[in-house]
Amino acid sequence: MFELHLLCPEDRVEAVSEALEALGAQSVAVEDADAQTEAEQALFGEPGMPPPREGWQHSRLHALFATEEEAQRARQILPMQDFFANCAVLELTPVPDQDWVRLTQTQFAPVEITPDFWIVPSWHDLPPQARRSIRLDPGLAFGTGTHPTTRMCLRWMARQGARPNAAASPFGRVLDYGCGSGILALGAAKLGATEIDAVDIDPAAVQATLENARANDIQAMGVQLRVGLPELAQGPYQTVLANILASPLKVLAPLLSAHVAPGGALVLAGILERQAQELQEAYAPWIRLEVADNEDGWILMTGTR
Ligand SMILES: C[S@@+](CC[C@H](N)C(=O)[O-])C[C@H]1O[C@@H](n2cnc3c(N)ncnc32)[C@H](O)[C@@H]1O
Repeated sequence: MFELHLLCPEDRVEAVSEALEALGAQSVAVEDADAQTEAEQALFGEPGMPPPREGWQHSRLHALFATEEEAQRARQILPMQDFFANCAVLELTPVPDQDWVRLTQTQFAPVEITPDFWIVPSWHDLPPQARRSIRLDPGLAFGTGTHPTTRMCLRWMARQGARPNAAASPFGRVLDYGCGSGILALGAAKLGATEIDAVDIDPAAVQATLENARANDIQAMGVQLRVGLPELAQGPYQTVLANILASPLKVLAPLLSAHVAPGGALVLAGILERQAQELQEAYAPWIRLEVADNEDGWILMTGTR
C-alpha cells in the first residue's frame, strides 16, 4: 500500500477527496493540519445531520492506494486540475506491512469500570480482580467501553448494584435505547437485570448486540433479552438508558420519558457539559434531569419519574 499526503483549504476538501477516489484511492482520511496547535478547530457532527463543514480551514488528506503506480498517477494528475489551486501534494510514502489484526488488538486493552467490573476483549485473559466482566471485541457498532459516555452509564449501573439494600435486580425491566454493540444491555445483565430490551435504528447494531449476547452467554444466565429496532420497545421500564447524542436525545424526550415507569430512572449520555441546560429544558415536562457524573467534557444526566 502507498499513501499520498496532501494539504487543502476547507472548500477544496470534497472535490479533492472525490478526485482521489476516482483516481483509485481505496480510502481518504481528512484531519486538521493545525491539530495540537493554537489554531486547532473542533468539528462536531450529530448523527443523521449533515456535517457542519466539509473539513478544516487547513485540512491534511491521506489517500491510500493499492499500488505505487496509482499513487504516482494521482500525484501527477491532481496538480494540473483547476480545483487543486491552493492545494499541495506533500509526499508519497509506502505503508509498511503490518499484522493489522494484531496491531488493532493491541489497541484494545481491558477497560476497568469499577475495580471488580471490567470490559475484556476475547483475546485477553480476565484481570484477576474482575468478579464481573463483559467479553466484547471492537466491531461495526459503537460501544467497546473505551468511550467516557459508555463508561459513565456502566459506572452508574455498577453503583446501583452496589447499594447495600439493592434487591436481586436493582434495575427492574431495562430498556437500552440506542444499544450499539449492546454493551449497556450486557452490563445490566451482568449486574443483575433479568428482563432487558435493547433497540437501535441501525440493523448492524441489532446484529452486533445479538452476537455479543451469545458470546456472553446471556441466555444461559436466565436473562430475558429482546433485541430489535426501536418499535420493539413497548410499555414502561424501571430503568431506561440512552447513550446517543444531545440532538436526538432532545427529539426523543417525549418517547423516552413515556417509557420510564413511575419511580423509574432515566439515564442519558452522549451529552457535552455545555448542553446540560438544553437537555434539562427538553425533559422538564416529564423528568427533572440532574448531572450525575462527568468525564472528559461529557456528562451523564439522570432523573426519576
Ligand atoms: C453512541 S452509540 C451508543 C452505543 C452503546 N449504547 C454505548 O453506550 O456505548 C449510539 C447508538 O444509538 C443509535 N441511535 C441513534 N439515533 C437513534 C434513534 N433515534 N433511535 C434509536 N437508536 C438510535 C446509533 O445507531 C448508535 O448505535
